[in-house]
Amino acid sequence: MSENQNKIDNVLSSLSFEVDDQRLQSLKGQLILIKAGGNALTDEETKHEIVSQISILNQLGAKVVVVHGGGIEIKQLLDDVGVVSEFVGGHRKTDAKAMGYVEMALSGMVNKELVGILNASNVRAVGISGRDASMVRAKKRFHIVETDGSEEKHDLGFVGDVDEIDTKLIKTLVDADYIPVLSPVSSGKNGKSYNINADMFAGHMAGALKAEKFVALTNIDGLLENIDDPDSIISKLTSDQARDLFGSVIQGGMIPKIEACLIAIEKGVKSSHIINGTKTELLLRILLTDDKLGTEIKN
Ligand SMILES: Nc1ncnc2c1ncn2[C@@H]1O[C@H](COP(=O)(O)OP(=O)(O)O)[C@@H](O)[C@H]1O
Ligand SMILES: CC(=O)N[C@@H](CCC(=O)OP(=O)(O)O)C(=O)O
Repeated sequence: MSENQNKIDNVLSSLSFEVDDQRLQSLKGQLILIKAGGNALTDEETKHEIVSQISILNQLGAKVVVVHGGGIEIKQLLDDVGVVSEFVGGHRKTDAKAMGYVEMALSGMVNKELVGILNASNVRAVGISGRDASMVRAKKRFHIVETDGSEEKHDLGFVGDVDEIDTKLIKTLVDADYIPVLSPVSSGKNGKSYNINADMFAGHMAGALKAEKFVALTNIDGLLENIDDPDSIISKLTSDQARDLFGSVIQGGMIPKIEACLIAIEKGVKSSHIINGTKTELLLRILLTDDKLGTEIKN
């Protein structure tokens, strides 16, 4: 038996669940885009658990790209320096001063900490943001309010949407077995930084890379039919079924998350998943078993 096969067998025997062999075989070479949100990234234990699963995926031959958020860390930093920020339509209104701190928190603190932990766990992670190599071009996002057939445009400062993606740098890194760890801060045509919601950035990136799967890790078990009932999880739905739930079931932080899942699928990703990143081995289980865990959006 080869040394590599030995290593894989050791990894598999360390897992607490039975791996589906077919899924294991097809994982090799598959590109999986994982988005880790503020909530799933703040607890130290959870952070290390997620990193350990990413390291296992890497050893099993998957090509992993990580996009991180950091809403909680941004809030902490803004509070520390006394800058007030508000959310409008799910996006943080970001003036020039706040943008400096957003970039510091995302592309500095969160990105480098995650890269540090990953590199301490046997993988080779490279931390970059949408700004590097003009990877993601941002365009200014406005908050649009429709009233009686007319549209009002609200200025959100340096909040951006993904305009264009150049995947060359990511593909180069992935092909050389590096794990790219991406902060969603991106440059506009004017060269300035824009604050892009991490879910939306991740959904677009998964689509541009034609990832096999887009997995958003959060701190809730998935999309709930009734937010007050943890057992009301919607385990599987199509894009059309998901679209029908905006404005009723889908609220708050779930809005950009589901939008991101839909964008990814529209651009060719086979399935999008929302799972609870705080639960042990869940990321591996959705990739290596047929268990119905979290919410899967697939057409
Ligand atoms: N139908 C729903 N099912 C589950 N969560 C929902 C739903 N509607 C709104 N939410 C909210 O969305 C949150 C997840 O989004 P968010 O806090 O932005 O996640 P993250 O910071 O991990 O990216 C949940 O914690 C919950 O409060
Ligand atoms: C425009 C906008 O709202 N950007 C987000 C970027 C970080 C993010 O999305 O982090 P989570 O994934 O942890 O929520 C923000 O400023 O909070």
